Amino acid sequence: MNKVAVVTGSGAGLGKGIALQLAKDGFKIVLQDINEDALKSTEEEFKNEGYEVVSVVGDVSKRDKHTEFVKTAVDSFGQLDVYVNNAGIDIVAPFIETTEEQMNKIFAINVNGVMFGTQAAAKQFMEQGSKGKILNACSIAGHESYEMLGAYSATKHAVKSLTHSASKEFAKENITVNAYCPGVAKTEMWDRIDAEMVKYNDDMEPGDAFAEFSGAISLGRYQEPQDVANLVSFLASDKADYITGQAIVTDGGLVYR
Ligand SMILES: NC(=O)C1=CN([C@@H]2O[C@H](COP(=O)(O)OP(=O)(O)OC[C@H]3O[C@@H](n4cnc5c(N)ncnc54)[C@H](O)[C@@H]3O)[C@@H](O)[C@H]2O)C=CC1
Ligand SMILES: CC(=O)C(C)=O
Repeated sequence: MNKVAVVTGSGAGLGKGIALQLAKDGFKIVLQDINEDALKSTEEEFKNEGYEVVSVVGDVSKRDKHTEFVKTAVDSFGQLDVYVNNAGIDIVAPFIETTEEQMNKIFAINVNGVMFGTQAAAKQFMEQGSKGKILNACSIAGHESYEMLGAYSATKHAVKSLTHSASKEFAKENITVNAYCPGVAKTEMWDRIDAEMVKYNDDMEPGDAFAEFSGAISLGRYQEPQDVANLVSFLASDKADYITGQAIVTDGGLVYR
């Protein structure tokens, strides 16, 4: 296979797991992250495993950066086939205390980042005259809205909406746009969410918030990056050619939609 995928926020966490699975599937990979140290160390790991990979540092909230990420793919590997808008951040705060700065930051990264990544990828697919796949990180919080995660949940609902609109506009170009919606995965994001939730609740010990959320999962275990990567691998493959505009939940049975 001679296909190329960009995965944003792939220095660590779910993005790293997704990039690794796509590399195993045969994709040439552009790793992307704002954290240069994590990015470089992940790039090294991938190269040591023999995967064809390059990396590019940058902030997904900046529109021009996505043009650069796409250009990196084309300059390094000749084309773009899949663009995964994975990077995202969390903010844990009571609704009444959530600040203007927090709102602007989380929307800039989680929503604007997806908008700009989708624009840059779609432009490239149209220039190539090829089909293309755009995959966006949504969440169970894009289907259900959580206490203490009001801003975050709103961003993920927005990602679902952008996925719907983009899929309708780009269908005639044979570009599909879908979202993957993870549940409760033990990445650094959940370490932060747990620590913050515990801070706001005197009755909670570290680990309690994660235990409460993951304890409600029907399949009886929290999510591994590989669980998410398996869904993204399918959505990135030709087998998903007839699927577009969907926000598919992978959560072990937690939010039933
Ligand atoms: N961990 C979970 O349980 C869930 C995660 N998600 C979503 O999946 C995606 C990945 O989540 P995790 O891997 O858990 O998060 P994480 O915080 O563990 O890793 C996120 C990665 O994105 C990078 N990043 C952050 N801001 C960036 C920016 N402005 N530009 C470029 N890179 C940036 C970070 O440096 C980090 O390497 C996010 O969009 C998140 O909202 C959705 C549902 C559940
Ligand atoms: C982190 C996340 O997406 C949650 C709590 O659903």
